[in-house]
Amino acid sequence: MTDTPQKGEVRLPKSLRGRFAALRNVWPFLKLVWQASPTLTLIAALLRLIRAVLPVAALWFGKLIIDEVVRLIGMENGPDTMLNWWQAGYADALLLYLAAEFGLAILSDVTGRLIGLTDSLLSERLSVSSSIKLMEHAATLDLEDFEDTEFQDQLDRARRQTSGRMTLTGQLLNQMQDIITVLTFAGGLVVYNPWLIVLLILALIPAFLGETYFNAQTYSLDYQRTPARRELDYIRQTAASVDTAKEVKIFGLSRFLIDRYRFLSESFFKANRRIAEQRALWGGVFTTIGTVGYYLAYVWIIGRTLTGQLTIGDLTFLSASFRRLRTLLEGLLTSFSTTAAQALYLDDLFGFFKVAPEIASPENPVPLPVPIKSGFVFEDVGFRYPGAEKWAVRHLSFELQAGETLALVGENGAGKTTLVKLLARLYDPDEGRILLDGRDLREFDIDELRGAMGVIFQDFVRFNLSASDNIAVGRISERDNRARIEEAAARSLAAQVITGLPAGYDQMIGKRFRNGVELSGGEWQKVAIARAYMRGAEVLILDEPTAALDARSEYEVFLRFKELSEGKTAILISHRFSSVRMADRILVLANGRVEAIGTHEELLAAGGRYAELFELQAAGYR
Ligand SMILES: Nc1ncnc2c1ncn2[C@@H]1O[C@H](COP(=O)(O)OP(=O)(O)OP(=O)(O)O)[C@@H](O)[C@H]1O
Repeated sequence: MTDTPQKGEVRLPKSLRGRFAALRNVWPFLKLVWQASPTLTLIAALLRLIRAVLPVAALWFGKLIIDEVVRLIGMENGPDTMLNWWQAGYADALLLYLAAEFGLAILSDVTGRLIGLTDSLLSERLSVSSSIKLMEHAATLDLEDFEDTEFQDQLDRARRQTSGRMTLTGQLLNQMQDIITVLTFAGGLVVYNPWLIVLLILALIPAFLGETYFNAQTYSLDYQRTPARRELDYIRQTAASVDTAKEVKIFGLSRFLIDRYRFLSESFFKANRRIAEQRALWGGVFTTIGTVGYYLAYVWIIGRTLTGQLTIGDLTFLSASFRRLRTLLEGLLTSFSTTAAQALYLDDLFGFFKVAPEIASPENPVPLPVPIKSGFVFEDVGFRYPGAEKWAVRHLSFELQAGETLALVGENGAGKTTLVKLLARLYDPDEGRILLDGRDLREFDIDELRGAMGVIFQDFVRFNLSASDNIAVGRISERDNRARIEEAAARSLAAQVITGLPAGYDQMIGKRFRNGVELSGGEWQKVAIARAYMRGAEVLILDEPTAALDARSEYEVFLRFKELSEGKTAILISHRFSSVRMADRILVLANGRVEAIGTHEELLAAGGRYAELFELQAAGYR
């Protein structure tokens, strides 16, 4: 193959071009299986070891039986009834062989069943353990990773591995079993004539290479199509889900979505069909070559039997061995290339595990100051979202004093949420630094730092959980502390909402599950704000989760927030100036920079953007 892709040719990403290089994943995968359940893995391996030698043993006894029968038939003046045969002791050997073959048949059935059982248990264990590993690893990664589309593709592929590739365990173990069986059969053949094996292998190699090639092609296609497949999933979800049904109906979007789905899946189909057709064609050619090899060997065996060099038992043993070997080798080679293909897919899973977070705790973190003494200082902080040209915030310098409530105002896109994310170390600044009591945020333990903060974002998560759990997520370790949950609910005004629900605090909210009750936008916000109180953190941040509250509720929520944040450091973001003016100081952001900072009165007196926006809103109410 040349290095320039031909028209229509699908190329693997560079790192995956070595078709068999992916087999390096087999070992880590087996380790994963072992970790999922050592006992089951051992049992599965042992059972296969036993089962591996059964076929050749059974065939051998078959040969002995036939030779014995032929010998007995050829006896002159032999007994004429079965009973006489038996009594004369002539049938002893025959009976022994029969009993042995019968025993092997039973053993084969039993081990077969047991293997099925252990495999299904093992793959279940593996599916659970790798899903858990995936979630655990995802939890360590940065927000930035999740917002990166390439990462989303990789996560998507990795997620598929945890459920889709688990047949690989059984496949690998089966291959080991088949290899042992092949070796035993081959041993038998070699005894008669080593050339038989060479003939067999030569006939099979083309099929093997063909399979491997097409598997690599299929994977490559799949790989390149991950973004499109995610889009397909997204369209399917958008076209038929509770979250979108409202707008899809009002705007009459279903036809548009369906057409887009059809268009995308059509190109999938065409590409898959091309590979499937080629595979079928070449597969047919290669199988024929295998059949030719088999019949050449068969002719040789028959010839040797006719000339008396082989017995009838040998003939049956050899021809059956040859047939079985061919099927086995064929299966083995195909499954070997399927394994190579599956191992390619595993690259995604292991690749995902290799993604390391950038935002991590230092080796020797400094202890977090409790309580905070001086507060936070932003020193010339600049941050740009990955891939973005524009700085979201830049040359940002200000102080958030311990114990003060600071309001952030600014037009859409001014950088308010970004500032909050930087403070919670969801991102690290690209320029400058953020200090807490004089130490860079990067010097603290990340979990400790986040543990001291309670942030409610404007796009807070509406968990499809009970009302009480929806509040408890603020401090999940206190989930069973009903008094704390109720107190938080009372403070955020969520209590009135929850007591009105059919099952009160135990009411499932959200429409995803049975008996779920949907809340209004403002009601959801009251529940979400309760999380901040539930958290009881030293630094409280409300990033505009009050937009859907009616004016009276927002006023009341902020009044309580002000009371509650007495002695705590707090940030609140709102577009409503009636709430904003309650803060000790107000920071006006514009284009990612600090435009002004001061009290409500100071800013009004200064007559800048704040005064202008304030006037605009006030005029609207007059
Ligand atoms: N995840 C993201 N990836 C890339 N760019 C982003 C991301 N989030 C925000 N931005 C960009 O960063 C800038 C600041 O956004 P930010 O969300 O901080 O504004 P905001 O002041 O909170 O706005 P709003 O009042 O609308 O909530 C905007 O230009 C926005 O387009």
